Amino acid sequence: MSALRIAEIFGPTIQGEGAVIGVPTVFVRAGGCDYRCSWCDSLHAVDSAYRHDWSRMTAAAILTRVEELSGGVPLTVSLSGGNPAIQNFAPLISLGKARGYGFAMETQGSVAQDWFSALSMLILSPKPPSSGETVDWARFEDCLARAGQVQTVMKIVVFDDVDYAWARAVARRYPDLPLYLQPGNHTPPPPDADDAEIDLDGIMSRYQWLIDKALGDRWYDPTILPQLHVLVWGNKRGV
Ligand SMILES: C[S@@+](CC[C@H](N)C(=O)[O-])C[C@H]1O[C@@H](n2cnc3c(N)ncnc32)[C@H](O)[C@@H]1O
Ligand SMILES: Nc1nc2[nH]cc(C(=O)O)c2c(=O)[nH]1
Ligand code: SF4
Ligand SMILES: [Mg+2]
Repeated sequence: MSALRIAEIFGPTIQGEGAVIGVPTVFVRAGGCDYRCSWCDSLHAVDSAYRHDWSRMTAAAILTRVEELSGGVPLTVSLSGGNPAIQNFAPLISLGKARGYGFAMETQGSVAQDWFSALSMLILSPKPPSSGETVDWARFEDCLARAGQVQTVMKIVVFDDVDYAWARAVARRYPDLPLYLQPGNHTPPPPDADDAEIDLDGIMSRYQWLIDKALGDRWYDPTILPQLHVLVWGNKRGV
C-alpha cells in the first residue's frame, strides 16, 4: 500500500469551522498543496520547506493513530491539509469506515477524485481574490459531480469588500450549496511558531464587519461563523 504524506494528526478537538462547528473530531492534516494562498494559516502543511516535518504513513498506521487519539470510539475524522485531494485517501476511508469512523474533507476544489463519494461530508472552500489564487470552475464542478450524493457545503473566507462581492457572485452561481462565510484571520501564525498570540479585537471587529455587510444587504442565506478554535486556543498548532 502506498504511503501518504502527513503533516500532523491531532485531537480529539472540536471542528472549529463551518457546517459542523463544535462537533468532536480528530484531524488528519495532509502535507502538500497545489495552491499558495497569501494568507494560508497552515503553511507548515503546504510549503515543501517543511516536508522534513511530515511523515510517510500507510493508511493502516494513520488509522491506528486516529484510534489511539479517539480512544477507539468512532467519530468523524476531518481530512485537511494542505490539499488532501492531491493524494489517495481511499484506502484510509475504507479501513476507517469498516471500524465505524466517518470522514469529512476540506479542500479548495482544485482536484477531483472518485473517492469523494466515500466521504461523509465534503467542504469545498474556493479561494477569493485576496488569496492570490484563481479558481478553475470546471475542476470545482468536477469535485461536486464526484461527490455525488455526499453532503457538500461551501465555505468562503472573506478578508475585504472585494472578497465579499466575489462570495456573493459565487453564491448566486451555486444557490443549492449551503454557504458558510468565515472572516479571514489576519494574523496567521508563522509556520514554526508555537505561541498562540492573536489579535482578538481585530478578529471580532472583522467578524462584526462581515455580519453587518451581509445583513445590511438583506443577504440571509449564508451562515456567518468565526474560527471557533482560534477564539478558544489562538493560533496554536494541533488544536
Ligand atoms: C488550511 S485549509 C486546508 C484545506 C484546503 N487546502 C482548503 O483550503 O480548503 C482549511 C481551511 O482554512 C481556511 N483558512 C486558511 N487560512 C485562513 C486564514 N488566514 N483565515 C481564515 N481561514 C483560513 C481555508 O480557506 C480552508 O477553508
Ligand atoms: N479545531 C480546528 N478546526 C478546524 N477546522 C478546519 C481546520 C483546518 O485547518 O483545516 C481546523 C483546525 O486546524 N482546527
Ligand atoms: S488551498 Fe488551503 S492549504 Fe493550500 S495554501 Fe490555500 S488555504 Fe493553505
Ligand atoms: Mg486551520
